[in-house]
Amino acid sequence: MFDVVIIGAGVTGSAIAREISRYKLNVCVIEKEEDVCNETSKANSAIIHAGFDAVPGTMKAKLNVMGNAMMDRIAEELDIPFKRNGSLVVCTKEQDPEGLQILMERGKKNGVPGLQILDREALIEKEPNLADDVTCALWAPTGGIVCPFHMTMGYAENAYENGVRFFLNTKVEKLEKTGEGFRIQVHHADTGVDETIETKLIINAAGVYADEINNQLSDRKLHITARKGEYMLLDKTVGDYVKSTIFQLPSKMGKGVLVTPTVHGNLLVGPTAVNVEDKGAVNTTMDGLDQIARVSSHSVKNVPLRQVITSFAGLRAHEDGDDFVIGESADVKGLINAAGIESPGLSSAPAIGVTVAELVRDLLNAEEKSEFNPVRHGILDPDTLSLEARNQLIKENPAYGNIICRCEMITEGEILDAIHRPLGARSLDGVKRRTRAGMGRCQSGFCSPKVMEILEREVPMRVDQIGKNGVGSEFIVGENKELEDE
Ligand SMILES: Cc1cc2nc3c(=O)[nH]c(=O)nc-3n(C[C@H](O)[C@H](O)[C@H](O)COP(=O)(O)OP(=O)(O)OC[C@H]3O[C@@H](n4cnc5c(N)ncnc54)[C@H](O)[C@@H]3O)c2cc1C
Ligand SMILES: O=P(O)(O)OC[C@H](O)CO
Ligand code: FES
Repeated sequence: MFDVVIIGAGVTGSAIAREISRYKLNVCVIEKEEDVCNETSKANSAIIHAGFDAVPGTMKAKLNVMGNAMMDRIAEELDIPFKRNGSLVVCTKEQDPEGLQILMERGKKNGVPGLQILDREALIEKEPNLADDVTCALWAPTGGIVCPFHMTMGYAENAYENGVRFFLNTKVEKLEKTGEGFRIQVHHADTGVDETIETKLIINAAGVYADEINNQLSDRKLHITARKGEYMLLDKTVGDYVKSTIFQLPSKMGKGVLVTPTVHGNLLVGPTAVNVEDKGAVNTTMDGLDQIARVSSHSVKNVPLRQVITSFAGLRAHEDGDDFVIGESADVKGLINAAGIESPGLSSAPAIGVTVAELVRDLLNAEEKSEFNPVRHGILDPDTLSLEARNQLIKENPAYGNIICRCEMITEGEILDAIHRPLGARSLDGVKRRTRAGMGRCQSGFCSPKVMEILEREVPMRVDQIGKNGVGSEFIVGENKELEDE
């Protein structure tokens, strides 16, 4: 029997797993996808919000500000890229600057440091590409940008290295309360096998599906609406078009369309906010992309949209109560929810991890492990080395001299590391999110066949089992005529 089963390996479940791995407990994570970070945690704005948006006194406000303050340490321990580039909420001629005052007051109540309202003169010095109609803005120096893939994988790998087991490709089908805890029926998509798992505690970190998990066990029903956000990602040639994250005044549907550099040097524009019925609907639409183009021009002029290299969409898990639902269920002992984790969920993940782990520690009377190691090493990027050190590396391991992805200059050595590290990549997306091979201007047109060859060689998988992201996404579906005739 497990002490704790965590459902969901997004950033929430992974951060919780890492923080619980500090304790002497038998813990596993169950994830229906073939990899960690395969749903909302992979498709968002990647902003570590300063914390002035959420209403004071809410879980969102408290955990956002706490998570933001923890980020420097987390980024160092998990070896993930993070930059405090600061954020601006801009106000235009047609808008009431009172909106900025309200945000600043909220921010002060939430404990956000360094907030300032800047006039146009000061703004243009910082950001020359702001729209001509922008009159003033709220500056938050603690706002930052992160890589959501690396953050989630950093947490998951560190949890794994500290003893947490991960069952990927494994879907929770049915939950039952037992005398001692819970019985969980799971289905393994890769082998087709069904299994029953027993546990004392369940942590529900199932993203947009967290209501369905909760509602199987609890009479205190949750209701989550999937709220889609579409984006355009622009080439690195225009990655410095703005330096800080440029927000517009928020509305009932959220923080609106932003323009921001990414931590890897691209420019990101979006998201929209539209409620959708289908919790799997991550397609982009002409309407959505048109809206991004139109609305972004209110804050930043002449956004270089000709440089778009891809578009994508993510789904916010919007709970009817409009706040995070975190804590033990009121009517089901041992069921701990981390539900309704929409924005600022990424920013709050470090704080959610610690909060839930402390709750688990108290419920199970768990002791700390002396051998817990908070440090995880990311994939070595040869670009960060001096020429001398890089040449030495290539001499010792020639795979670091073999460029596989020309757009992003990713070597075979990095891809091998991505495959062979804890919770290693088993798909093209897995390699892409760990190394950036496939994230460049050609969007994997040139490098994907080479990455498939490496996966086939290094992993016990046939080439027709290799997919974009798991079962059902395979590229090779049968033999061609020539092969049949041979
Ligand atoms: C458009 C958009 C922009 C955003 N921008 C930001 C931002 O800039 N900053 C910020 O702080 N936050 C942002 N967020 C919010 C942030 O992305 C989320 O709060 C966060 O990623 C949620 O993580 P999660 O782990 O709770 O959910 P997920 O990442 O969705 O993970 C849940 C996991 O549970 C798994 N699962 C579900 N059901 C089952 C089952 N039955 N069995 C097994 N596994 C299951 C899923 O496969 C999934 O992997 C944004 C969100 C969106 C949609
Ligand atoms: O639109 P929101 O409020 O869900 O926020 C999403 C991101 O955090 C900012 O784009
Ligand atoms: S060669 Fe890899 S993205 Fe273009």
